[in-house]
Amino acid sequence: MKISIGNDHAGTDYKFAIIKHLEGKGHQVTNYGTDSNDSVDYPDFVHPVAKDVESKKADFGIIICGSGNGANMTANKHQAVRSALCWTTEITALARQHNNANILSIPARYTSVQQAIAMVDTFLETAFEGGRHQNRVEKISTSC
Ligand SMILES: O=C(CO)[C@H](O)[C@H](O)[C@H](O)COP(=O)(O)O
Repeated sequence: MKISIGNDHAGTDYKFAIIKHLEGKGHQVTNYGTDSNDSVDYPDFVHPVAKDVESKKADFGIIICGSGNGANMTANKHQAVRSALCWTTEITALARQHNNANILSIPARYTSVQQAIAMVDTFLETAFEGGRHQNRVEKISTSC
């Protein structure tokens, strides 16, 4: 799969662990940074990931910041993006099964690297269920 990834300073170490894991499984990863632990602004590194998913240049996106909230809010400004803030594998599976999420937002300061990698695997391996969820997901992008 083609996966784009971006993070702020809170997510750098997690990002490198996730990239190593994904590349080990044969995935093609585009890394938008930051690759440093110096303080940065998360939107600068999340918008490129969301653009890749929106344009279908990437199959999925992974974004990481301290709480996962700022990154998630940023990604969801993009029309074709459904970014889900996840903190357990169960929530992650539901984000794919029920919401057809195409970006996973990880809260680096509130989860372990091992848990983050488990969530990444769950996200990539879980299919959208469709059915009763199809209409609901389509209504997300309908303006009020
Ligand atoms: O955007 C966030 C919160 O919604 C992220 O968690 C950031 O990583 C966090 O705000 C960074 O905080 P810092 O004190 O500047 O390291």
